[in-house]
Amino acid sequence: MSAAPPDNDVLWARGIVKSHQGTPALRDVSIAVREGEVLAITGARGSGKSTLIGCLCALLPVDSGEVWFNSSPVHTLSRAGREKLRRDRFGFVGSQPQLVPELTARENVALPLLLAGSGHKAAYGAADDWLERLDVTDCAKRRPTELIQSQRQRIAVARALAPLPRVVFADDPTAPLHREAQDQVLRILTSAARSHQLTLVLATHDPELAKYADRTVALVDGRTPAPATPVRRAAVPAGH
Ligand SMILES: Nc1ncnc2c1ncn2[C@@H]1O[C@H](COP(=O)(O)OP(=O)(O)OP(=O)(O)O)[C@@H](O)[C@H]1O
Repeated sequence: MSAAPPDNDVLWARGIVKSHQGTPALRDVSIAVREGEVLAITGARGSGKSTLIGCLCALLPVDSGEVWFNSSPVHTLSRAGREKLRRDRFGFVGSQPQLVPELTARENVALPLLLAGSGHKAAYGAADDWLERLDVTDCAKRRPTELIQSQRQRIAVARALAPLPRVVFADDPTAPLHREAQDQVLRILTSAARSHQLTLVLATHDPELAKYADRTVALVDGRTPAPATPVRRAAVPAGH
């Protein structure tokens, strides 16, 4: 029987193995993410960052190993259970902002709140607040095709943060942006996460961008060879 993870880790995974159609992506990954921290997962292209994020955010089922969120097992959830967890507790920003093209920026940001049952006024009020925090209020009434890439990515960040998820996953969120826009978006993303006590898991292939994180875990070829901080094991009661 496996022991439950420590209470102060919002996410905790042990011995994750995951392949894509027979290609190993994660070979034995253990990782702990503390409540409220900004954790960077770094590694070269193909090292397994997206796969690890996918396993932690309940998008991908693991082949073996354990993933826990808030002391509840994720690895035993059904597909529907994983979808519900993602919808209710997690926010996601990818490297390409996947906005709904028919909706304005404001409507895109309000959408997850409306889908989660918020009233119209509350959802649009939150959308306006987040557009302002991300400095894109002037984009509110425009559709994604009328915006430049860095504006679209800010809208995607606003949409991920507006429902105040417990954990925000950002998978190379600034990959298509030039350096100045990368710094701006990451500064805003990490400071918004910190000021709202959200946990942020940020994958980046650029070690330079890990400076925005509190802690870094490096992935090499699907493994975490030298974690910056050793994964703490759950205490085993005396006599077991
Ligand atoms: N859907 C898939 N089908 C087959 N192989 C995949 C798939 N997704 C990932 N892989 C393989 O799994 C390994 C890890 O890929 P992954 O995308 O997790 O790495 P990454 O570090 O996020 O890379 P990148 O920085 O390029 O996004 C790579 O060898 C990749 O080719």
